[in-house]
Amino acid sequence: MLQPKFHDRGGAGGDVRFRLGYAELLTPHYVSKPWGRRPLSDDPSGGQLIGEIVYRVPDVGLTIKWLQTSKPLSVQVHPQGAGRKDEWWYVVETQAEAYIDLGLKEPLARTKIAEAARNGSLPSLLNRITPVVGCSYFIRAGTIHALGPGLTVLEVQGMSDVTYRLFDYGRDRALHLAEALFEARTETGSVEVMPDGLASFTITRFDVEIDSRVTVISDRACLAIVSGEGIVDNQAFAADQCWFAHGPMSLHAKKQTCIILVEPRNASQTRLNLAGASKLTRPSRFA
Ligand SMILES: O=P(O)(O)OC[C@H]1O[C@@H](O)[C@@H](O)[C@@H](O)[C@@H]1O
Repeated sequence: MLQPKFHDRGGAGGDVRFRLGYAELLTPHYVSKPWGRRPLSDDPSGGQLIGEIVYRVPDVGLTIKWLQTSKPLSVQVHPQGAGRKDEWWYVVETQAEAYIDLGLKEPLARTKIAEAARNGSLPSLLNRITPVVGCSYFIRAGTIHALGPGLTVLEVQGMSDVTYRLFDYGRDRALHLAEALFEARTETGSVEVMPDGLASFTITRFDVEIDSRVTVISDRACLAIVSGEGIVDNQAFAADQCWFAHGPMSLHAKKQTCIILVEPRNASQTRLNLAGASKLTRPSRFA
């Protein structure tokens, strides 16, 4: 269990105690995927392709994943009903071949979607986006989508992790055509950054200047360190890590640092002091 820390304020007033927050480095779980890449630093997989580095944070009702791709993922749908899964992507790195297929180009009957899934033409019916580093995308439950190759993406979702595959480029993995067709949105929709009030979480991106300090005030949050390094709650942090934060606590950036702060929607959202907050970047237009 995570426990709050109490500190003796000392001084002339004697043993006045006040509560400080705490930060805890979360443990990653490495998931091998046929579309993955090797981890950049260590290799806990013994040579397998790692596609997902997963942090599950039940205390906050969130799952955070770093996705690293070398091939397209399955064309898939997440449920809108039971086990609803909305997800949010932040583009960390792109290679020349990178793309994201997001939503239908035209409204399509379920029978046509099924036919295209069976004959392999489904990717050509989706909006293809050229992702740009720093852009973010909200993938509303039920949207037909697939990440392409050459991407590192930070993904935020709730605790549900249900994926129904429509098409998998001939790979030897299960498809879930009936469930996917049932859950799929058949209309078109615009590319979204983060619609108001829909997701179970909120996102704020912070760019903290080298050698500056901010105070994390959030009551329950995750800090995904996209880049940089420094000290949080007297512990060293570095890029690619994910922390649980129970504010208030101080964060000192020793290098220019980019942090994605994720909070459950019902938390007291007082966040960091707002000095370094930047707006989420609008997605690029369809290619
Ligand atoms: O079914 P595959 O292709 O392995 O992809 C599954 C992955 O898809 C991504 O778009 C995300 O939704 C991940 O959370 C999910 O684990």
